[in-house]
Amino acid sequence: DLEALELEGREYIFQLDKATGQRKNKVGIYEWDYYSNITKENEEKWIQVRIEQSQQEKRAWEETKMYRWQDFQDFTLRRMFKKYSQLGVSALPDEKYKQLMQLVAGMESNYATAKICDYKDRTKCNLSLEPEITELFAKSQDPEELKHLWVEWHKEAGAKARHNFTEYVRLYNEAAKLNDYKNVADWWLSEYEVENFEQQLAKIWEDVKPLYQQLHAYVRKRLRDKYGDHVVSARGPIPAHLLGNMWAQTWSNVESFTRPYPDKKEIDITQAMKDQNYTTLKMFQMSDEFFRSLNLTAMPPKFWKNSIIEKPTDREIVCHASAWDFYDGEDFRIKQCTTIDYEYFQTTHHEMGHIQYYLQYRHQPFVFRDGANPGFHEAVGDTIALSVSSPKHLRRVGLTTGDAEDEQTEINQLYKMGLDKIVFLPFAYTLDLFRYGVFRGSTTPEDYNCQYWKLRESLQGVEPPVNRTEEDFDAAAKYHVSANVEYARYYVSFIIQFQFHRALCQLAGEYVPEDLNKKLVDCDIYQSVAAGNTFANMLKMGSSKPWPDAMEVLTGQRSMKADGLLEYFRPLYEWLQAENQRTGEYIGWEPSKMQYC
Ligand SMILES: C=C(C[SeH])C(=O)N1CCC[C@H]1C(=O)O
Ligand SMILES: [Zn+2]
Repeated sequence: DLEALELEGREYIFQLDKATGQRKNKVGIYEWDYYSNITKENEEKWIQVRIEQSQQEKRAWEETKMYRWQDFQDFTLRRMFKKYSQLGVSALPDEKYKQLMQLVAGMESNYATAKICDYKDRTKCNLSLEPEITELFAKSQDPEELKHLWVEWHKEAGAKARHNFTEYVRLYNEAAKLNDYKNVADWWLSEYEVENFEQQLAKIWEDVKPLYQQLHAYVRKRLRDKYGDHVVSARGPIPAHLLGNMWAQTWSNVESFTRPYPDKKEIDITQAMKDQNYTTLKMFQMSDEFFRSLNLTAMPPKFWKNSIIEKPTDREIVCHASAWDFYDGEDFRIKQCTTIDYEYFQTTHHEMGHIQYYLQYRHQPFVFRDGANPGFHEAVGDTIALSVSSPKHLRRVGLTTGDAEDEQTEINQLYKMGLDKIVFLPFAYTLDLFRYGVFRGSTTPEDYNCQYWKLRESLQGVEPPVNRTEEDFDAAAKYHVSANVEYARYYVSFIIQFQFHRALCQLAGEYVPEDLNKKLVDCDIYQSVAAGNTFANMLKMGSSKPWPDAMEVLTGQRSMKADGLLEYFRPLYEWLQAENQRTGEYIGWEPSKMQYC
């Protein structure tokens, strides 16, 4: 009878789940060894162990299919079977599976080990992305030097990955079809478990685009003031190499010379940390202390023992920051090449947010040890960082001595936050709109670069510093394209983190709508156990329920909406509209004069 079958099914799936946890632990150890010491030998060992695991997964998958789990009464049991009934890339035949992993490992190691020559000293050709190129790009205000760094990096990290990428698309799409998806784009979108998710992404962009265009117009004017109108045009896209970041994804490095009220005291976290002899370890300890102040979980001993928080000098590693769950309830690690600056101050909180999520859901079945959707996992640390980077909190921890908020200081603060959070949205949206087109075949290898720049110009209003051809492949010069990491998760995160932040601030009594003494921009939830406990209730769920249920626990809302972000930035939006009106700045951009199609 059904009762007995369901009982048998429960026995089976929990045994499979336990075995899966052990498998993930083993693969994680080999993957860590490769990412933290890039050698051919470590790559081969990692690929070999993943092939073994995929064979075991395939056998388990055959067995799982035999259960009539769709008829089971228990929701959780059905959800576990549903997740285990999707095999993933292991559905590929061994040879193709191995080939796909070699292609991705090849792109990833090319990116991690790419070197370029310095602009001033052409004999110095050992510059890595981290820390050298990143620091030069953040500091230089010489358009020619920035152009050199941009062109050389896109050649080494982008163009060189074009062949592997083309093959990877073909094989990855084969895996998608074996999982009953038309292509990888539909597979990636299915992770968000709602029918019209792609339309939701488009709706979000419509909601935030007016704010972005105002900010874009203001920044273009300030860059034109600085570099002259032969470098920055009055009505065209902004040249992508002048924005302080290799991919123009956040513009906080131009904040110091473009801020609305330059004579107001500037909060310079980088300088403050250097003045106070901050170490990389102290940055992590401060972040851990913030989470503990909310009654969340402390980093366990193995975290401090096994993490890599500085770039080693004796070997090549994947420097791109990452957080790791080894699925044994004790071993959680971060690997990042920390430098003492504002950006890594943010990144440290971002990665610690991943670890906190792992800690909160570590009692779930292994198959539910995941974000409610991929965007949730990216939003945890950033949500905390919204409180940490508030002037109120920075004063509390002595990273600024700034006077209390006045109107102009508040605009400066919102502007600084907007250069990270508003600017990032069209970049993130573009990266996966591009890849959806590639996986669907509407973008072919012959026009990869043309399509990439068409999207970047039309949504982000940026243009390449030099003409581009199909010899180039600029998309792969971004880590996530070379490393096969889906990117819509960050677009989602930068929206929902403001829904989370607003809810936490209300729970902490830090934000009361219409109360000028309790403004969202001043909110710091530090030490609020009430906020922390509710946050934990959402995080503990992992992916055991559809994400609207998780979001509702914290925010009372069941959908992703831009209203949190728009409420947070409203004073800035009004100021930008008035300012662009005053200067007569053209809003939006005319077609670029650069050749790239
Ligand atoms: C810090 C990480 C590792 Se999950 C990251 O890739 N982020 C964090 C924000 C956006 C995105 C990026 O750097 O492109
Ligand atoms: Zn992340």
